[in-house]
Amino acid sequence: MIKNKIADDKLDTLVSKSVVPIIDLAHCGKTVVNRVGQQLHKAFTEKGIAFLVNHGIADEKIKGVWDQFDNFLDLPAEIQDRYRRKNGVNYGYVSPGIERFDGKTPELRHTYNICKLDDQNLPREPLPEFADEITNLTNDFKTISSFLLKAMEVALEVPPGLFAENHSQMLEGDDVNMTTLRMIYYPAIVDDEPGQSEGAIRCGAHVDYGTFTLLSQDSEGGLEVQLPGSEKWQRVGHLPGAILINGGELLSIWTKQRYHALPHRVVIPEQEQIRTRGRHSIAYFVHPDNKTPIDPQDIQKDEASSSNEKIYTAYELIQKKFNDTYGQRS
Ligand SMILES: O=C(O)CCC(=O)C(=O)O
Ligand SMILES: [Fe+2]
Repeated sequence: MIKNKIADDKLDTLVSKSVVPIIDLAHCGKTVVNRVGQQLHKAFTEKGIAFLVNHGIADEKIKGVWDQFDNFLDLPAEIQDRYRRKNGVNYGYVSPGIERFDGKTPELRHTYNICKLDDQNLPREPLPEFADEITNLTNDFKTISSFLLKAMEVALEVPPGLFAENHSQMLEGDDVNMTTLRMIYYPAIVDDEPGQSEGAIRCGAHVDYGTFTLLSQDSEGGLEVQLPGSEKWQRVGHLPGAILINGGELLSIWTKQRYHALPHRVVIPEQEQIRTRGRHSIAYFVHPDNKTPIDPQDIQKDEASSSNEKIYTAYELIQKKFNDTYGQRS
């Protein structure tokens, strides 16, 4: 039987309302660095979010990595266990229910973090293509990020190299730089009993800690954001092929809150036909090198500000955040 009324299936999203700025990276070379920088500047100051299009990463490559992660999730638990995230490090596999963003609500997702492209972070056995495909995509994200960091230097009129040099150890390991590629799979929600998944969340409300995040999501939806000046959670929606970029907390501190760190979460979709399918995403979290002093004076001189103000390094700020918010994180 077909359904007559289709209005119920339509969702109001930021994409359907054309609220999210779209930044075209086609032909990105020296000449477009200015334009991209200006667009990114506007997006980070006004919204904290934008879509990147014509970024050069083929859809097949992203889908290939999702498939590799599915293969990993189908491995026997005793093999997955070898790659579980250990205490004190940021890389490795985390199964659903372990992470708790607000200290109590379990996250219904599988995640796999990679901070360095080596055998310790990436299994070679028993999935021979896993490491190669992920390495390839991670390097693409790194290239785009390096370009965006340059564009931000131009837009903010900071000394050339301020961002590039302070992100020079991306993917050299979480002991020197926290940049991370995260594969994510949210399993399908099958309600055995009505209301069983009430209160559960796919990914709790948070802001990312770093400079910015690049996010590729499939079409299943669920991502919601709070735009600057509003407490209202709004669905982002899906722009096929686009990579979403959102501002992180370190960048917001570095720019004295001129750039917005975007609160976001992933909810369990209301519509049964979407909820009962799994959802894939990949996030590339860009961080400065751990030793970088996050000093707003480097970005905008403020004569009135006291030189006695304590400046923390990127590493110290992240530790502070973990201790304040995730003290109970297991
Ligand atoms: O899966 C998503 O779309 C978002 C994930 C996210 O925000 C995160 O892992 O920090
Ligand atoms: Fe996030």
